[in-house]
Amino acid sequence: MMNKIQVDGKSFEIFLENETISKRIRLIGIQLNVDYENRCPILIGVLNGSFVFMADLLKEVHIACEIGFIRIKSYEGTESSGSIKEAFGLPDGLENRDVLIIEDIVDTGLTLEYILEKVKAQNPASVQVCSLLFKPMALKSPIPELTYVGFEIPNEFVVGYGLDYNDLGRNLKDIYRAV
Ligand SMILES: O=P(O)(O)OC[C@H]1O[C@H](OP(=O)(O)OP(=O)(O)O)[C@H](O)[C@@H]1O
Ligand code: HPA
Repeated sequence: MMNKIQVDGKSFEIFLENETISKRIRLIGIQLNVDYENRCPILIGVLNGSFVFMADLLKEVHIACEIGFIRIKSYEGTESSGSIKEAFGLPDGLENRDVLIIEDIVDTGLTLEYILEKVKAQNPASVQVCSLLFKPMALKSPIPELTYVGFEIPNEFVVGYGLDYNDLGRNLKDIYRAV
């Protein structure tokens, strides 16, 4: 593991080591196994960023569950465009299902707001959100459904473990922050 790295010419330093992330994910898994026992939830990952977290989290979830993915795109570089540019792939048939949205990061919360509206329109039995990272200082409006959070982090741009900077760095095992 390197302490300082460059991604697409931008400098980052180590922030959360893979082992720290794994330990936290184990605890979230335990929580989900208890909260969703006998409910067969559908876990919906928000692509692209969430795929690494989703894979590691699923290995800690031992109850019966289904999975799906939705593709959302709003960020370019380190800036939120403030609007959703694409969204497709939300599973249908969510009526009366327990839905758990899986995010890598909740930043402004605009992406989630958009997804939650689409999910709720299908009348699910319940909707909760599980995000590895959460920037409380960047959140534009409260998200009551955000029940499971791996780490609350400062309002700084992060990369690695699925998170990108200009589409690069998703393959880093650890999470780095911009310096
Ligand atoms: O709370 P917000 O400010 O809306 O930001 C969070 C969203 O931004 C990122 O996705 P992005 O749109 O960059 O797509 P990606 O997952 O393909 O990188 C991230 O994966 C979240 O989905
Ligand atoms: O800090 C971030 N890093 C990478 N992608 C993101 N999408 C929202 N916030 C971030």
